[in-house]
Parts: sequence; structure tokens; C-alpha cells
Amino acid sequence: MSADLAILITGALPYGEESQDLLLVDGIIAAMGQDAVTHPDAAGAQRVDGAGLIVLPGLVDLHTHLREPGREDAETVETGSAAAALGGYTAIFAMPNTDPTADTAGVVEQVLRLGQAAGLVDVQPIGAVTVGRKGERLAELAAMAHSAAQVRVFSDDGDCVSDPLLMRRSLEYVKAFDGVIAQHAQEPRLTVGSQMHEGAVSATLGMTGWPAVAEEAIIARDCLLADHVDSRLHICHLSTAGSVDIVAAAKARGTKVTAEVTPHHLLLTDQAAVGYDPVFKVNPPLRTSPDIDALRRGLARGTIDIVATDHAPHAIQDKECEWDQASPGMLGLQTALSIVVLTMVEPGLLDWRGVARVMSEAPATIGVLAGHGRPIAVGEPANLVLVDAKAHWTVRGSDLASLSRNTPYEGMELPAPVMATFLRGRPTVLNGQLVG
Ligand SMILES: NC(=O)N[C@@H](CC(=O)O)C(=O)O
Ligand SMILES: [Zn+2]
Ligand SMILES: [Zn+2]
Repeated sequence: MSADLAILITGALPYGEESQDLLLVDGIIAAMGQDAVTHPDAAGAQRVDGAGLIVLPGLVDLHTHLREPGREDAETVETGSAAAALGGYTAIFAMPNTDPTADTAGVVEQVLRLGQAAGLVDVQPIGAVTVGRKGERLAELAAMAHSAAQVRVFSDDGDCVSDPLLMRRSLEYVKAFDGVIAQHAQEPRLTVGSQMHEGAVSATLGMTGWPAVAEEAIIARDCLLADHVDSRLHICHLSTAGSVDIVAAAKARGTKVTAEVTPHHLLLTDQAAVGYDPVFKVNPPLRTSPDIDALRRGLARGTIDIVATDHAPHAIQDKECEWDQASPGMLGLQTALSIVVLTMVEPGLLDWRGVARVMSEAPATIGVLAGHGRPIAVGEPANLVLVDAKAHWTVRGSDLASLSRNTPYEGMELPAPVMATFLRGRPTVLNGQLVG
């Protein structure tokens, strides 16, 4: 019997290593190398020319904002899924700061089903820690965990779970189902009215600052809490050199803490604010060059576990306005891999195995997501991305699949465009374009 769906990728380079053919049959990597060509399903397979292209496991984003339900003018599950597939992702975790908040089994199941209907990536909902993300009482974490969405990651992202007792209780609670609390580390009292990083540039511009200590104080507290109750803690969008040191110290004493950095915090600094263009307004704010150096080194040596996009689409009227009125956040899904290549691979800080680790394997492990972040090997799910490491592309917000245009990289020429993405052996992207 012949296969329903067979694809032969010829001459591609798994992890940037030696050239091989890969045969994908009915969602699985059926054969590799010489066996791929002699396999009975190879003759009838659709051929994809992979000559010279890097093959990685499909990317996994632990931190995406889709704006559905509630702000479908800024992004929908479908448009965000398209941006993700074009960026090389096969799975994304959707943050719960929607309207209504994803704090019940009903809402997380709605997001799950919208993702399945779009069918471009696996959309895995994140549940809110507290009801309405108000930081007052715990949401029904177990109901979300045991729902069809099988939520394992919980976060009040956009806001910090600042009450230490609620934070402790949530950490203890999610242990029952191997859950993790993903903390947006921002001490609210130290960041009242903050607009950008507190430092020399904010002083010159006369903007209210968000000091590094407002992030670091919460990370230190939560590492101690996670250690005390022996639970899993994940730190969202870590942005300062001091935060890297705190996480390194906590890991050294055995705390179950993991951490993420965004592409924009690996590249951009608070200097970007001098033109008062709100496209550069983001939480946590863009920091300084020494912070960037520490983040890159932290990611290279594993103190920081993953890169997550914090893809945060915002409608034009929420971004193209006065800086202090603008919503914080920037697009990330379609540019993340290119920025990681620019900031980590090209300077020699990370090889392609390292990229697979920080953008696919480790995020899937932290989020307890089966079928993603798996090795490129026979018998494994065919979730794959093909990247042209020798080519470049120019970022145009108007060309991106997102409904919003708030990319901080407008007009920049970036390396390593995504050429193809496969979700369970089916192409979602070919020749850099969405399929179907
Ligand atoms: N990162 C941001 O600046 N904004 C995020 C919220 C968040 O990640 O804190 C958003 O939802 O827009
Ligand atoms: Zn956040
Ligand atoms: Zn976020």
C-alpha cells in the first residue's frame, strides 16, 4: 500500500552537518540517507530540493501573544499561526492575556480548537495563574490541566504574580501535574509609570525608568520560593546581566528554574528609544550593551535555556501614538530565527545543534509538549524546518503575515530565511511562502 503523504527532501544538512536525503511518510521521518532513496515510498514522493539548506527540528515558541479572543484586529489565532509557520515554528504556546482571559477550561479549549482549525502549527494554550490575571486568587489550574488543552504552563504574563503567597501557592499547586509557573518578573511598586530602562538614556530623555532591580528582585525571590517548595519555575523574557547571575546561582544550588531571552533583548539597546518611536517600547525594556553581552553568554553556556519570541502584535492606533500612550510589545515570530543567527550563530556563540536546543528541544521540554523538539531521526515526528544560511532577506512589516506591523527590524537585511516548514510531514511553508 502506498503512503497518503510522502515527501523526499534531497541533499539537506541536518543540524548543519553532512548532507542527507530525508523521506517523510504519513507524518513520520521514515528514512534518512541512502535508505530514503531506496525506500518503497520514495518513488511516488513529492520532491523538495533541500540542497545546501540546514534542517532543524520545527521551532517551538514558549511565549507568543495571539490576540484572540478579544483583539482580533491586532492578531487572530490563524494569522499568528501563519506568522509562526513562516518563521519556522511547528508549535507555539499562546499567552492567556486575552479578553476574556484564558483562565478557565472553556477559554483554553477555545484557543486550542482555533489553533487546530487553522492547522498551521500546534497552538498550545497557557493558562492564567490568577482569575482575570488580577493577582487576587488562583484560577482553576487543575481544570485547565485536565481539560482537552492539557495546560502545563501557567502565567499572568503582562503582569507579575507579585504577591509572594499566591506565587508560593501556585508553584505548589502545579506540581500535581508537572506544571510550571512562567513569571513576568516585574516588581510593580518599583516600576510605577515606567516607560523604558532606567539609566543614562532615560535620564537624558526625561522618561520614567524601569530599573534592573525591579526584575532581579522578583527573580531572586521566586528562585528562593521555587527552591523552598521544590517546584518548577520559568522566568519569562529575562533582560539584565544581574538576572543571568541570579539564575546561574539558583541553578548551581539545584533550583528547578529555567529562563528565556527574547531575540530583541539579544540585539537592541535602550539607545533605540532616542527617536521616541514606540515600536521600540517593550516590557521588559531594551537594556544596555553590557546586558546584551551577558544575555548572549548566558544563552551560550546554558544559564538561559531558551529563546522565546514574546511576539506581541499591537494595532496601529496602539503603537503609532505618543510613547507614553503606546502599548508595549513587538512582533517576533517571523524574525526570531534570523536574529538568533545574527546574534549567536554568526559570532560563533552557538552552533546549529545549539539553535535546535534553545529554539526547539528545550522549549518543548519545559512546556511538556509531546511530539515537538524531537531529534531528527528515523521514526520521529516529521516536524522540521529548512533554513538557507547563505541567503538574506529584508524585513518589511507590510509583508509579514501578522495583522499588526510593529516590527522593530523594519528595513533591516537579516540572514537565514526560512525556506520550508513541515508539520507532521505536511508542508505549511515551501519556497518561503505559505502553502495553500
Ligand atoms: N512584552 C510586552 O511588552 N507586551 C506583552 C506582555 C508581556 O509580555 O509582558 C503584550 O501582551 O503585549
Ligand atoms: Zn511579560
Ligand atoms: Zn509576553
